[in-house]
Amino acid sequence: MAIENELLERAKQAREQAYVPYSKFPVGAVFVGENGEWFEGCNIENSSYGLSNCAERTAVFSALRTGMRSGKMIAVIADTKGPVAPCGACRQVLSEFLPKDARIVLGNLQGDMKVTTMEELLPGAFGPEDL
Ligand SMILES: O=c1ccn([C@H]2C[C@H](O)[C@@H](CO)O2)c(=O)[nH]1
Repeated sequence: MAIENELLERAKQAREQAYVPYSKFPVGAVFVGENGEWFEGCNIENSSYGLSNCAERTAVFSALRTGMRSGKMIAVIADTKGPVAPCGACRQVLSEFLPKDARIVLGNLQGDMKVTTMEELLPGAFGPEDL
């Protein structure tokens, strides 16, 4: 199975752990660290809605907390009509830790898949080099 499909399958499993009592919209993600290690994430909501954390950021932060400082790719899955679209906040956070040509694998439960790049996801991103 291609790595894209394997990542989406793992992201689907991570999605099962989502804490989403408010939106009831579970999302799963897998961030692939620079050494190839996989880090899972799901969305985690809060009764103070704005404090909710998306699946993508949970996955990235899980990697960062182990000392990982960059990645190769990420896969995200949700029950959307087409491949899920990461939110703006996650695009910004991802751009800090993924190279511009990193593959971004977006899927849904019906098996639709879109493979794009970090640069396509957030063209002209503000980054560390701007500081
Ligand atoms: O790419 C996305 C889009 C949305 N969400 C979460 C945020 C919130 O918990 C719920 C509804 O927006 O889905 C993610 O985790 N990732």
